[in-house]
Amino acid sequence: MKKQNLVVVGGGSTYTIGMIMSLIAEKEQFPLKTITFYDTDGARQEQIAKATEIILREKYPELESFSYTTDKEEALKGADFVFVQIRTGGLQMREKDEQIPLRYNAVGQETCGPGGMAYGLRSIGDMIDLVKDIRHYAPDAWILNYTNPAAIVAEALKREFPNDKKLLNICDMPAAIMVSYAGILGKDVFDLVPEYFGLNHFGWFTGIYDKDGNDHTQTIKRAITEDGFIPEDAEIANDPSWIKTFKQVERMVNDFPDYLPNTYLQYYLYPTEMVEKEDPENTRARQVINGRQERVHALADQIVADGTTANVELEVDIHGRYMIRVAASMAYNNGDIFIVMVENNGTIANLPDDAMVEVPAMMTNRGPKPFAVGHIPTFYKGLIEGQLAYEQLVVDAYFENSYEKALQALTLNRTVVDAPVARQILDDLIDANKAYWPELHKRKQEAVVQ
Ligand SMILES: NC(=O)c1ccc[n+]([C@@H]2O[C@H](COP(=O)([O-])OP(=O)(O)OC[C@H]3O[C@@H](n4cnc5c(N)ncnc54)[C@H](O)[C@@H]3O)[C@@H](O)[C@H]2O)c1
Ligand SMILES: O=P(O)(O)OC[C@H]1O[C@H](O[C@H]2[C@H](O)[C@@H](O)[C@@H](O)O[C@@H]2CO)[C@H](O)[C@@H](O)[C@@H]1O
Ligand SMILES: [Mn+2]
Repeated sequence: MKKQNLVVVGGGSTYTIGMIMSLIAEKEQFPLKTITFYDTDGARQEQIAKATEIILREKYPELESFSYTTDKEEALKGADFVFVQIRTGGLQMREKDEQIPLRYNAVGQETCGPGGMAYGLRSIGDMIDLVKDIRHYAPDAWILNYTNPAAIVAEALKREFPNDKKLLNICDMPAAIMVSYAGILGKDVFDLVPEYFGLNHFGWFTGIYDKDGNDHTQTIKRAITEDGFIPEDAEIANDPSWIKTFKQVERMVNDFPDYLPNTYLQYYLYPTEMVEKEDPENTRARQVINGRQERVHALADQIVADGTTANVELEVDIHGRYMIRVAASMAYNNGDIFIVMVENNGTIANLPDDAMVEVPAMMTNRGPKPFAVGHIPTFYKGLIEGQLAYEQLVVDAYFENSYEKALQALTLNRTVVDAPVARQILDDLIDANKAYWPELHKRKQEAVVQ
């Protein structure tokens, strides 16, 4: 097996140490020659990289080299795979994305509703620049992007790089949900085969099978409605916010029993209640700053202070393992089936060809080969079409510098609906995002012809 040269863009991310542990756990499936971190924030990256050096020295001695840099050329030259996990504006801006809509009783969330639009309009420019740079220095590298909001980023990258066949957008949420299904069934998550359709953070499992073809869908539905549903992946199993989110799955299955929902649908199906439950002073961003970020930084500092990992507990989670299994399937043409984002082109028969949809695909060295979903029922089609139009309008707003398109996007989103509210939220978001967003222009009023 050829050993891969991997670059992680966003080396300072709170997910990096988990990713490193996953690379160690998956070294047989995805053997590496080199790992390089790249980040625009040298100090943030260094804190994580210093600990990573020690982890790798102890647990991946066969790795030829590990390095970290803020120089794009140095990082990217010779890359076979580039994993992209950046957050333009940082968790500080995520907090604003979540707080501003709440002022107007609209959902405040990282990737859903107005917060997702704000984050999208920040991410697109940086992502386009990055992909251009990657293609300049590593024209043949596979790019695995999971920078959020992945749906909006995927739509923008498809428009900017229509012929790039080695650019893949992925999300770990379906896999994290499948870890809980695997728990119910007493199986390994990678032994399950999903049937699924939708958009990123907006989809449904229509079936869960094992590799022998046995159908476990009804067993899972029954278990969820009778016993409830809990997160089981190590990273989120004990997190009160994720426990509440997984509990909502039981309710969604009771309300809409056709399929098994992605957890993110709670924001679109129960927006009023989601707002009522929020404390603007302690939204998810604040919880992550005081929780995951603090925990990861303390862990890194302890490893560096001790000069060893002997005194810390390091866990492998589905986030890293999923990205790595997808990468391995493309590197070695394994043909494994994973849920990823692809351009529709008939996969979901009654949705537009140009939609970026999230569906199961066989992952090959020629990229994802999605399986036909067929026609989807009216309720799901209607929900998806509204959300898809919102996502496309956000990307239109970016490329056309259009205030109206952004206003249309928010008005269309199920978490907002009311046009005057959409306008107030948009104006506040513009104010908060001056350093990041493209300028959005209002169209000059044309003279009314009598
Ligand atoms: N798709 C998914 O399912 C999924 C799952 C988990 C995390 N994520 C995403 O991963 C990203 C990282 O999340 P986090 O909470 O660890 O954020 P973070 O802020 O801790 O890490 C992001 C890192 O990227 C760096 N960065 C920012 N802009 C950059 C640029 N232009 N070039 C290079 N580096 C840059 C930052 O300095 C930071 O170190 C986010 O976009 C998050 O939404 C996606
Ligand atoms: O609120 P956060 O920052 O904790 O989570 C936001 C992200 O949530 C999903 O990722 C989960 C993932 O599903 C799970 O396996 C584990 O690794 O935790 C992650 C969150 O901590 C979602 O898919 C991402 O897009 C979100 O960014
Ligand atoms: Mn996701």
